[in-house]
Amino acid sequence: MAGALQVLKFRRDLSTKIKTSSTSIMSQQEEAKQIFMTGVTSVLPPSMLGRNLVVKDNCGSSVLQCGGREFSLHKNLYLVGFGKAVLGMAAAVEKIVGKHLLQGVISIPRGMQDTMKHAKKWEMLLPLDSRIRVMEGAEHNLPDKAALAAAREIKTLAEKLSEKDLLIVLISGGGSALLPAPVPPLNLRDKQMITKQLAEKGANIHELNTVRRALSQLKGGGLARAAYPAQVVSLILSDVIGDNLDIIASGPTVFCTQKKQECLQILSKYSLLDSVPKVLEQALLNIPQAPANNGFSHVHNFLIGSNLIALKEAEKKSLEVGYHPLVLSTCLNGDVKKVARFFGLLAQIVCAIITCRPKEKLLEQEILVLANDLSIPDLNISEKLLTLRASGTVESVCILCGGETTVLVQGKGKGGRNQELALRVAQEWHKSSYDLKGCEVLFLSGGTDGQDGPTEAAGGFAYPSMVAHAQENGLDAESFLDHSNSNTFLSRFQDGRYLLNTGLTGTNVMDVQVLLIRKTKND
Ligand SMILES: Nc1ncnc2c1ncn2[C@@H]1O[C@H](COP(=O)(O)OP(=O)(O)OP(=O)(O)O)[C@@H](O)[C@H]1O
Ligand SMILES: O=C(O)[C@H](O)CO
Repeated sequence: MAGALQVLKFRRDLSTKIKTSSTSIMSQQEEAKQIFMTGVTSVLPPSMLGRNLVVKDNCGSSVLQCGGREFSLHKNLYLVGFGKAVLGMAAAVEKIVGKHLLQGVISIPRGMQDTMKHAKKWEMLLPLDSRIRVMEGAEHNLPDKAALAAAREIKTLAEKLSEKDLLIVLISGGGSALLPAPVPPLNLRDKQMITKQLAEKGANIHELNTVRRALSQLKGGGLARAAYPAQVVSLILSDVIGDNLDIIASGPTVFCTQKKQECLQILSKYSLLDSVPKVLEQALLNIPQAPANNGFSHVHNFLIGSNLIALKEAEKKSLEVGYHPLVLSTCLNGDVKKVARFFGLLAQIVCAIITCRPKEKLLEQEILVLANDLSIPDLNISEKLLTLRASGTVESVCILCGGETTVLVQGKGKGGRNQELALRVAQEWHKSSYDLKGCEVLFLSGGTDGQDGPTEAAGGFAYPSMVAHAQENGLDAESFLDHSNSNTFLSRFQDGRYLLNTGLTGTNVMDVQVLLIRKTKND
């Protein structure tokens, strides 16, 4: 009888423990999502443009204020734009400048307006009486005839402007494919072929866009030259690591030199010099000579949205919900498996610090080697851990990171780099002998555009016993990962509770990771 009572008590205790732990996972999940969404909201078009663009009307004269400068408005304002987030950016600008805008053309991905209508994102759409013409193209992020037509319209508009005019240029990720203007005698097909070959050989976005810049009439400062002598105010949303303005959408308003040599070096690095179209050499000779830098004094480039801006807002939110924030890096990149190990280790190191366990010397060494291996430039991990250790009283930590990992897709599964990273972090905690005792830990990885790879989800969540819980339900994380099938795993596990669903957001500043570690209350 006593034995039976004991078993009953054990079961009751166990079920209370599981309930408590699942309640704490859910509350951390909610906190992580709030922190992530605060970051995303700060780089949505209405907030970004609201912060950066102001019109002051005073006694019949009006000025546009932007980046600490003023531009006078007198029936002289035009707008062009290209990129995945440009529809919402154009809508926000038109709301701010109103009747001052005379004419505009934007080039955006095919289907974007319908997508925004279905998502009921009315603030991302232009009004029916808008002065901005919308042209859709570049299906699957590849330059096509529709994008070529849009690029021509944009060029024509820019070229007709005089020194009295002011041209606002809206730029966001995806802009390269939406603004093709091949240098003759290259044609669109040649351009498509070169871009595709480079991408397939594994060229990174810096290399890809260096070549694109060299082969385009509008990229690499070409659009700013076309608009000369009009004043150009370029408002840029960064989707690249490092926020280099000459790389984002291949820098159509950014001064750039040395095109030919760099382009040849990259093609040679990927052994493509012999397989690219023969007309390429001729095109390289036809590249317009860049004027001296002061030839760009009519251009004002402003970075108005970036991963860092999102992380800074997320940082404020994490403080508000009771965490000590640590912004680690906006340049997180590299193989998703190594990045997963990095977050796995970090959770344990931080957990040891906040529960006052002895220093995890070996793990700290390993994480330094990993960070070095991943060559993340702005990651000063030793110093950050030292500060955390020195603070002594911290019991809840929120680590924030941003960037873009690389996934080697294998098999025919459905997934994205954020869902894959979340599942791999969970797998790390499961398979290795991690000691997270005394801590509640939750990880989130999400794409700020709201779409992770070719899936409906924005990303995923992970917690330490997730893989064990899934196993109890017959789901083996490892075999899903072997087939790049993270989305299917997360959809099946607990009815998709650990998928991050936001819907399309209308912005894109790469991916964001949130790692929450807090000391368990009753420990
Ligand atoms: N089954 C899969 N599992 C994991 N990752 C995948 C899978 N299929 C595609 N991906 C990844 O998804 C990415 C492409 O998706 P997505 O369009 O969101 O990224 P992107 O090209 O960086 O565009 P954006 O900047 O708009 O996010 C690629 O990095 C690819 O490796
Ligand atoms: O359009 C592009 O070139 C990429 O999205 C990087 O900005």
